[in-house]
Amino acid sequence: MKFTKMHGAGNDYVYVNGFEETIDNPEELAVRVSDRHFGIGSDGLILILPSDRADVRMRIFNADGSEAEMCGNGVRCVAKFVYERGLVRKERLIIETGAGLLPVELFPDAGGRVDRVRVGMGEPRLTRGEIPMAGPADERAVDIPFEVAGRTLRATCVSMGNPHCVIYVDDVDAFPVAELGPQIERHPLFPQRTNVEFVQVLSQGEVRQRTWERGAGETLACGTGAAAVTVAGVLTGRSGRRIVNHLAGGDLVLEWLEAGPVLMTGPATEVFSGEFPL
Ligand SMILES: N[C@H](CCC[C@H](N)C(=O)O)C(=O)O
Repeated sequence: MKFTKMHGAGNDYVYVNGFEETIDNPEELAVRVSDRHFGIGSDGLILILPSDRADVRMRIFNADGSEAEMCGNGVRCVAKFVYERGLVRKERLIIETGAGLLPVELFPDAGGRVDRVRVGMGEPRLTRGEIPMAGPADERAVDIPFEVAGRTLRATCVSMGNPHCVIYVDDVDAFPVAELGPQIERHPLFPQRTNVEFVQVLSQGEVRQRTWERGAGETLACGTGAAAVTVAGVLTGRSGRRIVNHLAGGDLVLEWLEAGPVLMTGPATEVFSGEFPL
């Protein structure tokens, strides 16, 4: 199987061109390729597929084999992949994801190379029923207290098609992400588990985020998580509608438009291509 390794701000995936390859068991393949010792090494597997509803379709599988609805860093790399290889030679395209049909804008250089992509991430879903999380289905969860590992934390929960639990901390470097991340990911509040974002506010327009991802562990960046953090900042008054999010692997620029969708602009990088035995 031919593959291409790409990353968005350090959130790295193995990409397979589904226009040329057929993958029968993506859940199992995701686990194999993601292994950083016995496989290729990645946060998961992304399939680039034909679509009868959009220019291209993306399916994303976490390193544990679970399929997710959406991947913000991944969708930027999918756009780069299809443009540079001439599969979809358009600077504005629509990508079909589990979170809906998303508009994407590319900024190719004179040589047709794409390093930066803007994604319309769609509107946040804010009710417990949509996230999903326990509690009254039509209620929001903004700065709510909850118990984990004997501590009381406060969370703001947002879905961008996939679930996010946003927690504000004073010092994101010092926070025990590896200890608390997995316990929050699997907290009984979240019937489909959740991604967890730990956020330190630097100013109204700047935050630092660390991420414990559902099905992948701590990653260097999370695009849907950064979108959820943008929304949580506005809902809690901690940051503005337009922010620069400094993640471990790079920066993302985000804006939650009054009209509803969240825009995210960030890097898309190709590392290498290769062959992997199925
Ligand atoms: N772990 C996520 C999927 C990957 C999302 C993230 N890598 C992004 O850039 O949005 C989930 O299970 O919902």
